[in-house]
Amino acid sequence: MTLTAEQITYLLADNGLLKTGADFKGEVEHLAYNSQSVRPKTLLFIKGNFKAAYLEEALQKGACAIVAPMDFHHETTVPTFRVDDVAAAMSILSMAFYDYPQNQLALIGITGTKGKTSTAYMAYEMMNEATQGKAALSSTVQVITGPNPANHYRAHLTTPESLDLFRWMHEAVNNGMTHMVMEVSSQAYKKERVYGLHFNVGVFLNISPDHIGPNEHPDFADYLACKMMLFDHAEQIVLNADSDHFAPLIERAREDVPADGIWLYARKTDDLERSAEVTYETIKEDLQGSTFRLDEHGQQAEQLGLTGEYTLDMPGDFNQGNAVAAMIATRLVGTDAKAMQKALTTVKVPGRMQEITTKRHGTIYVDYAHNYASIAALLHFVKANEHVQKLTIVVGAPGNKGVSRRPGIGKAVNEQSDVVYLTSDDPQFEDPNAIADEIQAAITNPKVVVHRQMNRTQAITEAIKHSGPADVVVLAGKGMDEYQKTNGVDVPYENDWAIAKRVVHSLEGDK
Ligand SMILES: CC(=O)N[C@H]1[C@@H](OP(=O)(O)OP(=O)(O)OC[C@H]2O[C@@H](n3ccc(=O)[nH]c3=O)[C@H](O)[C@@H]2O)O[C@H](CO)[C@@H](O)[C@@H]1O[C@H](C)C(=O)N[C@@H](C)C(=O)N[C@H](CCC(=O)O)C(=O)O
Ligand SMILES: Nc1ncnc2c1ncn2[C@@H]1O[C@H](COP(=O)(O)OP(=O)(O)OP(=O)(O)O)[C@@H](O)[C@H]1O
Repeated sequence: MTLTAEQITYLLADNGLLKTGADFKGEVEHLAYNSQSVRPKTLLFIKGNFKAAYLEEALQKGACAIVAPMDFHHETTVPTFRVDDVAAAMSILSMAFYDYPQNQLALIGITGTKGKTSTAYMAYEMMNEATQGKAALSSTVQVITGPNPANHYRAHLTTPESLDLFRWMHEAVNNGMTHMVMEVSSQAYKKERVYGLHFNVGVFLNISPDHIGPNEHPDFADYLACKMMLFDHAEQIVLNADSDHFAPLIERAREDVPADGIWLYARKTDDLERSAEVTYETIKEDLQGSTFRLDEHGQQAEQLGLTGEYTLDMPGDFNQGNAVAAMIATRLVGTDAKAMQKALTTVKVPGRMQEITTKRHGTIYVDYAHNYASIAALLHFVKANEHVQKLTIVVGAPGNKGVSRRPGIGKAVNEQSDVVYLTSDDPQFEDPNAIADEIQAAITNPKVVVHRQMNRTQAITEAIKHSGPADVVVLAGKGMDEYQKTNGVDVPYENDWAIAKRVVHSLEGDK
């Protein structure tokens, strides 16, 4: 794969990105945004806090041309294309370099404050089932470009940098994949990681205040505006009519997408004013999963042909809404109800509502919930089960990140739990006890019993040990993480799931 000097100039100019061209004559055989991956004949993108030392390394390793912002003042010594927006340029040139792989894939993009990963895995499983293994996935947990384990990668971002995304898409196409689902974070739009990318279907799950702070969004308006950019870039939209801030969402969706491309879904209620093409209601539910009914309303919706009852082997009432969103989206790219039903009984999402049933210590959930909306939704689901006696949560909050989430975590605990073990998450450079103080400040309900145990393994052990057969223990915030970020180092950690399994085994034995 190559890009010639003429192609680079043309693509940058044609997309209105080029400020000053470069006296470059050859062609590039590699693209990179990190000096460490530069090889001879690499076109280097200079973005973010790019240091002079990185530039030196890149030039030594053979970078032959550069795309840099106007305000990058270091001496570059190789031809340099100057642009206003390097991230956008990287996206445009990467998709061309990898031969526009998105055009070979039926592509679904999923956004939302909560549920992106769960919904993406559901859609991935549904499409895989329907195509006999020809679906690809880009999620916070994993990127999967083919069925071979060698094509499974650990993800570092919810939405990869554009260069990595198009490389992975290209690999998926080469591996014979025909469908792909990806998570699209608000940062992906803010940082132009999906600039110029169009989705066959965009899914908007929900929005509530989150990701506001240094290096993320200055305020909620900016967060909302970035998330709504998905509407500009999707042929059809699946939108949750129960989402907070629905009014601006539907208004914007109608500006961007024709009426017959908008698919609203909602939980069934008696409210006749509310209208959605697809509604769903719980038929039965327990701590392991549920059966729900899906109904279609009106001619447009009936084309889907999805009316019926479905079994979902994943706990959490909120996962029914995620499942319905995945069903509509995958239907729009050709998946059938039978494949969907099969997927809903087999899907497992790493670190999301993973359940352990015990003999004498109740039900345990390992779950990635780490802000008010997700912890409140999870605790509400457990509390709604009349058979549950005591609800214990083991929770902390990361250091030097998402600091504004701490009072919300305390609020959710305060509203719905019986016992909390405040513990360490990823403390980074902060004192985990001081983080726990911030969470505890919001726990004012005297009925909530508060314990502190900063050793997370010990906190999990104690919480399970003190739970009975009708109790529930929620291990929140770390999912399947096998490290605790401490003072800038990933300190190895057994993971919540493995610890819980080991503790249950030591308390109850094998059977
Ligand atoms: C704020 C933000 O988006 N930061 C991202 C950005 O960091 P940065 O530009 O500051 O990178 P840096 O590490 O200072 O390096 C600057 C540049 O020098 C390069 N470099 C660096 C080191 C080196 O030796 N040589 C070299 O060339 C890097 O490749 C980079 O291009 O570029 C990095 C490289 O791709 C990203 O890892 C990093 O994401 C950080 C880790 C992050 O936490 N991002 C969050 C805010 C984020 O994007 N989150 C959303 C999830 C939101 C949700 O859950 O909804 C996501 O999509 O993941
Ligand atoms: N639709 C939903 N509404 C509210 N909470 C949800 C919903 N779906 C999942 N959750 C909760 O949020 C947790 C995280 O879910 P998931 O990882 O699927 O979301 P995400 O949007 O990818 O999250 P993040 O942006 O934090 O990576 C789940 O484990 C569950 O507790």
